Amino acid sequence: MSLPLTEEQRKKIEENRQKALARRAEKLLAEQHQRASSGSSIATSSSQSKQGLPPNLPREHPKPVSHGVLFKQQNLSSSSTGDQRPANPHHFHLSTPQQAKGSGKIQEDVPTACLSHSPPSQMTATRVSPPLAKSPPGAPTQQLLCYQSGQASHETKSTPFANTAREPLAKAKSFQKTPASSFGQPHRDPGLDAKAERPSTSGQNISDSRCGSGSATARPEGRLPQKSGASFHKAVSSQQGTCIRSGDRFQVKIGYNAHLIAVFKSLPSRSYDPTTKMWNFSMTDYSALMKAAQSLPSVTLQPLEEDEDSRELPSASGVVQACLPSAPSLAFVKGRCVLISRARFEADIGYSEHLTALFKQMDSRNYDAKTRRWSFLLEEHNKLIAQVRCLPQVQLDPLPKTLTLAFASQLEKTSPCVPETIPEADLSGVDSKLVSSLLPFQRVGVNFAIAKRGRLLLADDMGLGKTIQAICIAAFYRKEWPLLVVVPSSVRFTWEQAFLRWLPSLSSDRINVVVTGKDRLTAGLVNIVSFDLLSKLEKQLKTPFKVVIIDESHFLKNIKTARCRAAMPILKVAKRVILLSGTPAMSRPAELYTQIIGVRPTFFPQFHAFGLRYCDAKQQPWGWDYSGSSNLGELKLLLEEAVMLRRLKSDVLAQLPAKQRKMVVIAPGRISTKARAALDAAAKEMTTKEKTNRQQKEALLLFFSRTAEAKIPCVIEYVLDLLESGKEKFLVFAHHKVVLDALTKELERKHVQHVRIDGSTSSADRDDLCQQFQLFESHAVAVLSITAASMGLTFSSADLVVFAELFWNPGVLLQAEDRVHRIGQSSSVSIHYLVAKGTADDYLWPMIQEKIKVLGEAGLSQTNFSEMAEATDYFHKDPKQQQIYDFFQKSFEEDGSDRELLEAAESFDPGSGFQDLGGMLDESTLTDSPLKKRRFEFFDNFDSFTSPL
Ligand SMILES: Nc1ncnc2c1ncn2[C@@H]1O[C@H](COP(=O)(O)OP(=O)(O)OP(=O)(O)O)[C@@H](O)[C@H]1O
Repeated sequence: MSLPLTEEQRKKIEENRQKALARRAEKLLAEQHQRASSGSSIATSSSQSKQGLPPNLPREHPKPVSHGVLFKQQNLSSSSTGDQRPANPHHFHLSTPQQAKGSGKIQEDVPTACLSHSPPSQMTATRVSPPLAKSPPGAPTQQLLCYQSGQASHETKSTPFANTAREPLAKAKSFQKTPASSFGQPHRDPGLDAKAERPSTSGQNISDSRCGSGSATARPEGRLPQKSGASFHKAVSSQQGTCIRSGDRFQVKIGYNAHLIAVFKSLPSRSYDPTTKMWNFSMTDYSALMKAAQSLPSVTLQPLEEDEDSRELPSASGVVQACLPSAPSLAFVKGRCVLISRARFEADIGYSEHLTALFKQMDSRNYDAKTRRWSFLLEEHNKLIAQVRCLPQVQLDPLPKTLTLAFASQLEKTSPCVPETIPEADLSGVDSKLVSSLLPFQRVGVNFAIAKRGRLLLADDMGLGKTIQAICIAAFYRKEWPLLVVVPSSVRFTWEQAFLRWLPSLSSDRINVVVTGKDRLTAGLVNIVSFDLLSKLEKQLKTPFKVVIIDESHFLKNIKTARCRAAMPILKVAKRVILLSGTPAMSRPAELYTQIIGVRPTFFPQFHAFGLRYCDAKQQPWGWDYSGSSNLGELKLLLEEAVMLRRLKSDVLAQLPAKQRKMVVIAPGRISTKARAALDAAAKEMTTKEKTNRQQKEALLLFFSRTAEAKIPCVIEYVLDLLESGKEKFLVFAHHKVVLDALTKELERKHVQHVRIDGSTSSADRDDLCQQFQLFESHAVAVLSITAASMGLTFSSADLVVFAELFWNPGVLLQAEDRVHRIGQSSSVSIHYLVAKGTADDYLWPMIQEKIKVLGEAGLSQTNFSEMAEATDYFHKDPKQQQIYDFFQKSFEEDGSDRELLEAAESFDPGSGFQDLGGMLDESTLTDSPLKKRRFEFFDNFDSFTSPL
């Protein structure tokens, strides 16, 4: 919204307007004198009269640049593929509108400098008005000229400044909210800059500028006193400003001036710093800005201080030198090629006349009028670079080698780019149970992996079945096994179950789950190990693994960690590398580096090169800062071409069930000896004969409660792993107070935003907490009691539900699931049931499945746990266990048992040995990431990675 002008501002503007008009009148008079005396016949008055200047306003004499304006006006409407930059300077003196039209063609004919290059000074010295001899960067000039012509038309209105002053103010204000990024500023090369500062180029232009700019020094004082007076007038009454160098950019220090702001906005490299309230630009825009400032009567800009040449210029007024384009290095343009699609790249570079001429010789050239950049087919890349190298004033960096390797087929191609078709892999050697279960998009994933020779980052969204795809890909290369599977420790056993489920041909004794640092890493055909144990055991490896799966590969994002140092050499020598992650980078592109080189070790051998291109690397006093992001579009193209396959839930929603259930077997190894002993004792109690019903029930309650406390460390570890994996919002249901307490305590300790609703939460608070959770934008966990929060609440902003505990009544579980799976939910919902072996879960899980099956058969439930969850044969059918199972069923089916169990659960006190349950966790194996500080801006930038569901 624009701010209204104050009375004082209006007055000042009007004052300035009057001054400007007076100056124009003086200038016109002076130039009429000059024309009369020199007999000049530049055909301009007709064009001016066409612009409709009112008779009471003096007509402005067309300076050479005005011819450029006319030329621009003729060309602005031309097609986007045509050049919209100033005409060849050869023609500036001749540019009547008609001639200017024709000059476009002449410019087309300019040979590339590579073929017959003449230095700019030679080409322009005789025929070109010197200030124009050095063509300003085209893109800025184009807008600048629009601005200038716009300015002319404003002046024809009765109150032109009232409009122009207000509008730019409003625009400037809105612009401040989204200042253009300074991304992609080419790194200055001192050697090349020095080359650009050779006197042959810069000296020539500067001295020429002085004679031809119409400044006081170029004119006989006696003949044109008015002109001189006008210049002086500008010096004393106009708004004074200064250019200040800032790194490889420069800032402009000046008060508010609507016209100048319009000029600023026309420059492509503009950036506004709201803190200093100053605009800054790249040096490529310097010349254009100085020229534009020169044409503004109300502004005087001092040039850059360190510009020795400018400082030395003699000047009558002391300020007119500001009108002279300086910065000799401007003659040199530097830029780079950037990939914009699988088939095309563009030149991110400032304007150079010779370069433009060269661009125009490329068959596949295309000019984007919006970005003001030229683009070409990749197949012309090498040719273009070779020819640009012959232009002495231009440095256009080619695409990095990694890109040319990744897109080699496009670079060599002569036919138009067609999307790559992925061949159908022959999966006849893989268990048919697995192959026939693959969903269509999963089959595509397997084909993609095999087309990439078994090296990829499978970055499908959460719950899309990366496990089944990874097992299938690995099974395709079964002849190359033993297989190494590196996973977060909380899911080691889930992976074991998945192998058993999907590969019936693999007997369970061939699977080696590494549980302690004393185990062997190579004992099985399939070896499953946690990241942390890998770093302890990796030295055991005598023969490298040829096939490796890394689950949650973003755990390797930090090259300095022990887990990453252990894994990277293994990946380097492996023949097949299957990385899995739903969130390969959570904050910044730098996190992708290790995963990229994990898949493609030859890509970006030095991180610095990657950092410069994609992490907006900046040198700080303390070293390089790689925390930024740049060129994300290109990075995405590179990843998709050679490294990564990513599908979002929204892409494949039609193929997904509304709910995806997963049984997560949590690590029994993490149940402490004390908890294990308590569990065993409770289980034994239940099977002891000669017990009354009541005693048996008490034993069952104790067993159930001991299960809860035993699971706590594993549950917490799982939740923390989810958070580290970037799962932003989810629900954790538990039943026992001790579990809810331990969870909330740990979340508080880790500064994770969360809400808790249990039996003690008032109904008013429940709604508030629910609302809060719905509105949380980032990380948030809802810790909920299975019985107290399974009804009447909506948590549809999450799409993941974790059951830390099981509950004997599947109806309650389904209701709890539906807190997320309800109206407002547009995604497929993932449900994870955490199940611990050797606990009451051994009985509860099959019991729940059986009950659901019965309900399903009776048409009362559409849910079938067995279809979607691993390890349905989980139940151990030994006679003792059968006895406990029967007992469970009997107890839970009796009237009132729910209430009794609920009360028992609520009041269960695990005893002094379990007071600090969070402390039961082994800190060294838990994640230690600063969850509170974690941000997700990378994905915010990386559109397609985060398309809303
Ligand atoms: N084709 C399939 N047939 C049957 N069940 C499937 C299929 N694909 C996936 N599932 C089931 O969907 C659930 C989620 O799969 P999985 O755990 O592999 O997802 P994911 O992509 O690894 O998710 P996350 O990123 O959360 O780990 C599992 O229970 C899995 O067994």
